Amino acid sequence: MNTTDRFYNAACHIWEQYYSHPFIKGMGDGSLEISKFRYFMLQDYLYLFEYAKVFAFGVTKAHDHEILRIFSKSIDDILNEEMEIHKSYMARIGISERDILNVKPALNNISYTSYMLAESERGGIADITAAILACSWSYAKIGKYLAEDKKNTEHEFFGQWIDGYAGEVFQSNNIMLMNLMNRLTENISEAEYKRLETIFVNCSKYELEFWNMAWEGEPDNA
Ligand SMILES: Cc1ncc(CN)c(N)n1
Repeated sequence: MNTTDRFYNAACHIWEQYYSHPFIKGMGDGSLEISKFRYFMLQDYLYLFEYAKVFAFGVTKAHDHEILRIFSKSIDDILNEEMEIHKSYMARIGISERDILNVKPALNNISYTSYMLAESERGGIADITAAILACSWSYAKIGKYLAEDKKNTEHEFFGQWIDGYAGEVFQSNNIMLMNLMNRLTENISEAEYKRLETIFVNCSKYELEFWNMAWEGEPDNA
């Protein structure tokens, strides 16, 4: 069994909760309150800047040109492709540049990105890829899952989000990262594999917490 199949088996009890999550179901059937989506978009926008820095660790630690290209292309795609989804929604919802500057990252958001960055600083290319993969792969799967029902993608508001993550650019970048993960781990020991699996499972848990945070919104004591 390859590494990504093993990762999936280790995290599927968490991933199954994504599909039935009220926030994700709400985007699918169009019932999600825009105020919840607004909060998610702003937090996710901040998240993406930190996530891009995880790839930047990959750039500095890359030991061959192909890996260097994969990580640097990913940074460009996050900042200039994925963030276009956010910018477009911000324009639609009426979120200004000033609103964005006033947003503080929520504790969950800080914890997740700090964890990814810490593992990336400590580890090598395989650790960095394991830290990135739950993020990339889970959104690719959620986008595809929601896009299975054509009327979800046709929804006049949430359709754009679903299309963005179900679309060719995001899907093919994710496959590139999955292939990289498998290639990097072809000859590793079981102990090394377990270290990477822990990172992947922890990031999968952080993903679930991020959806919970988006659903529950800002706590009263924030
Ligand atoms: C929290 C989170 N996780 C994953 C993704 C997909 N890059 C995202 N935009 N935000």
